[in-house]
Amino acid sequence: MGVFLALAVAIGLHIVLRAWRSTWSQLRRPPGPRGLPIVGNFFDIPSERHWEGYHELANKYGDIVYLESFGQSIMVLSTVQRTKELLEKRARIYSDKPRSPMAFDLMNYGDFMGLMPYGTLWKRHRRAFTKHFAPADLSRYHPTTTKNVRKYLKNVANDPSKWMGHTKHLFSAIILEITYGVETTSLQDPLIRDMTEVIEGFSIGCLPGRWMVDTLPFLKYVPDWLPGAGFKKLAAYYRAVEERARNRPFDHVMKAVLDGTAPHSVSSSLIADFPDPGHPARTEEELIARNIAAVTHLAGADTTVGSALAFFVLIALHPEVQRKAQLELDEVVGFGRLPTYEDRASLVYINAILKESLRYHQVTPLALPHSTISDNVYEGYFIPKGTIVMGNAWHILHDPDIFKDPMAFRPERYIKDGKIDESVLDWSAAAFGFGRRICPGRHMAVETLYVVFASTLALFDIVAPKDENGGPSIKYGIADGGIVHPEPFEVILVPRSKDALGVLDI
Ligand code: HEM
Repeated sequence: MGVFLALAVAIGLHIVLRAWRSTWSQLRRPPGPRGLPIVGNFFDIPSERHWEGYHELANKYGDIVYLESFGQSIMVLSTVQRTKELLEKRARIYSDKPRSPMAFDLMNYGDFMGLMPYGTLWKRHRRAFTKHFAPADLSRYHPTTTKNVRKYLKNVANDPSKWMGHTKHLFSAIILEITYGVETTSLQDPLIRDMTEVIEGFSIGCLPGRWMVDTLPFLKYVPDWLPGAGFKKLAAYYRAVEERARNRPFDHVMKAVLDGTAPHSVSSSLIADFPDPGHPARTEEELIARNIAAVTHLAGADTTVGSALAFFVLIALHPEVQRKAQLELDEVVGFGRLPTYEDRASLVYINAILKESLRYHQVTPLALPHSTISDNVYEGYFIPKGTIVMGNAWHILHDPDIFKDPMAFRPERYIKDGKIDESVLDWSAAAFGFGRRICPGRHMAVETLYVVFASTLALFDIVAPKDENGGPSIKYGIADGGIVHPEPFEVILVPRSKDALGVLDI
């Protein structure tokens, strides 16, 4: 009884204090829906298909929308001008990350760079990551990617009905080989299974507003046996999976480095740079290295899979786009070899497809939330410290004032006079996040997607199954989730000709 009373008093005090804090400043807040007493805009925050809800809020209130839920302020920026002015030009204030008690304290996901507080430790992670994935150095990974893409094409050719499983495996296979030097053969590999669960935990644990403990942080101290404390059990489960996913492959490489049997990889090269055991910096360097390797797999596999799946369904639904792409491939690459990284500059239409796919389907439609490190005033609006700030990527890349008929899949919008029209807004404006926290793996992601799209189209027709009227029996839809994939669909991969598959030596 005493526990419940203490809990009720603590909840009451917490709500009153937050509400008081949020009203102390009389400066106006940006526009947004009027809130209710105490709960504020709790019921206005989209809890499902959040990109649709924030798109509607932007249409109704404009390109800067402000909400407050139990005293937690949230701001949504829906034009490039706003994201540039705040997330880029005021990056010193707008590059922190929300401290979600669920994700940080209970699940231990705070060691993943994308959720890490802005500061010295994050900067050291970012520097270490960039050393391995800077655009100028990516060619060192081309042989690994090319080898895995060839294997993938062979697998699809031998067993086209499993094309989706092969596609999902491909991106993890590339990342795991680059990061740990480990070769995998299927989605059932324990390293992939662990990371799939970590990603599932990410979707469950890291969505702003989903958990009461994020609004009332003291709830993290409630005893596990208390009714309603199931979130603690859930968090403990994902904490254990996260630790395994981070340490198991890295420990394997550490051992192989000591044995002298480790193939070259990002991890082996991070380990080679470690100070000697006993050095005061050793523990931290090791933590950074483990985190860098794990975040590469966490952030790099499922995101690219989502983008690739969107490409398959969109291409199947647009055979005229597919025909044009294949004509270009036949003309530029010819027959008897696969498209290479070097061909990319000449494959204008393929590049336009890549841009249009990344515009059309957002795997992170609101990027990842940032947070303000201090109070600040913008155009007369007061933005409190700790405000969660989201760039509305889906809205920006579907703005009809910028993209005529935004729901049409039309790669031609990116082409002028036979060349890519660099003046048209593309993925770089929003699809990979913003400012100092922008995705540092984006160049790697885009060039990997290029090589997969070009190689698949060179060898296969991607065909939509037909309904009874002869039209496609599938449609493009967006499934709900943290990392957003298209809704389930099926396509048929048909080899363009027996000769075309000759390049795979099968
Ligand atoms: C289509 C593929 C991808 C998409 C759409 C994507 C999107 C994003 C987004 C939206 C963020 C958060 C940015 C922000 O906070 O403003 C992010 C962060 C990050 N991404 Fe990606 N990403 C992709 C692929 C990759 C790949 C392949 C890697 C690794 C090679 C990677 C590594 C990272 C890392 C390390 C961060 C954390 C950055 C930080 O907080 O400083 N991502 N990504």
